[in-house]
Amino acid sequence: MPHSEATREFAPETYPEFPTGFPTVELETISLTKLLTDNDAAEADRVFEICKGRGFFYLELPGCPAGDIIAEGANKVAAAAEDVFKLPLEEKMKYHIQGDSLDGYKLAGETKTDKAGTGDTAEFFNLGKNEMIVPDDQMKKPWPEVVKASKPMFKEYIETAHGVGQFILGILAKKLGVDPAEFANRHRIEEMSGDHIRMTRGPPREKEELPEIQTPSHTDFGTITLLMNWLGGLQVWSESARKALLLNHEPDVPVINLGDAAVKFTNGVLCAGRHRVIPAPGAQGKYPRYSIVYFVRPENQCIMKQLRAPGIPDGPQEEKDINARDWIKQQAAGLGVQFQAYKN
Ligand SMILES: O=C(O)CCC(=O)C(=O)O
Ligand SMILES: [Fe+2]
Repeated sequence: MPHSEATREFAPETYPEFPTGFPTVELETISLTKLLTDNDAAEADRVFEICKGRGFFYLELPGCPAGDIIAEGANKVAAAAEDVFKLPLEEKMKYHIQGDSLDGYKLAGETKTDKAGTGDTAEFFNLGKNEMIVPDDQMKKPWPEVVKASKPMFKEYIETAHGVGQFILGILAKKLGVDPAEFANRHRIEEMSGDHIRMTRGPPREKEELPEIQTPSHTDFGTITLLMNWLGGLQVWSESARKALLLNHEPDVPVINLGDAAVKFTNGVLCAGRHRVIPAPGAQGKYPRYSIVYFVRPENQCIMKQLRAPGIPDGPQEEKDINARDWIKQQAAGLGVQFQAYKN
């Protein structure tokens, strides 16, 4: 059952503004309407340039139906996330992420953030795309009642976020001289893939000094990610500063970033930015931090090879074929060794 308004902890209307006084990384803003509705060539050029560089940008949503669905949908998904995270631990543990599955619950502390073994502080609940978009009788896994009750809403959010991701990949394909169908056919929504909505909750900040690692340094494994959060705390790697810096956070504006699969398909032409999450800085840090992420990933059976195209330099032939499912597992297994590269 939804909780009464008074007890809601996901309450974006009450959050203070992102504080001044912290060094930040400025991201460029791309208009979804210019891309989707106006077919704006200059905006498409900017997307390509950004994706060859930092690989992170803000996506301005208002002005088109897909933008409205993402803006409203992310708020609804976060409200549902609160209902999920408020379930008793014993109930959440019934859905604990197990084996090869990405679906379900991850406890805070399960991921190590440094060599000393310090645990992360974020709880996740992952909602697999292939579970949420199929009729109830085709679902393969058990889900909490609060998830089942909101399934049509999750489905709409998934379809829209996936469509926006596909559209941006189509723009990048054209710029690279790749037939857009080559990208589209590696990310068909109805095919099995590791795509999911990740609902995240991080506790309030304990100390004033940064960081307190909520989610350790990583690049996303998939192709493209759409990320919504309402409080600061996302840090991206700044090459010039040689450390991770906070984004100049803007509420209600999602961040788009590329992942490792986009780098692989383009032999390094496109870039996946490294990032991590800390509790929000300053007065924002008093609030638990929710984020709603949608990961567009290659289909499980997709062979992870670079595409051959005029805009992609030829690398050596891959020694053996590996499909996306195994490749992502391999990327995940390598995560631990990257922490040393991080300073706050
Ligand atoms: O919570 C955030 O703002 C980012 C989360 C993230 O990077 C991830 O889940 O991959
Ligand atoms: Fe990420």
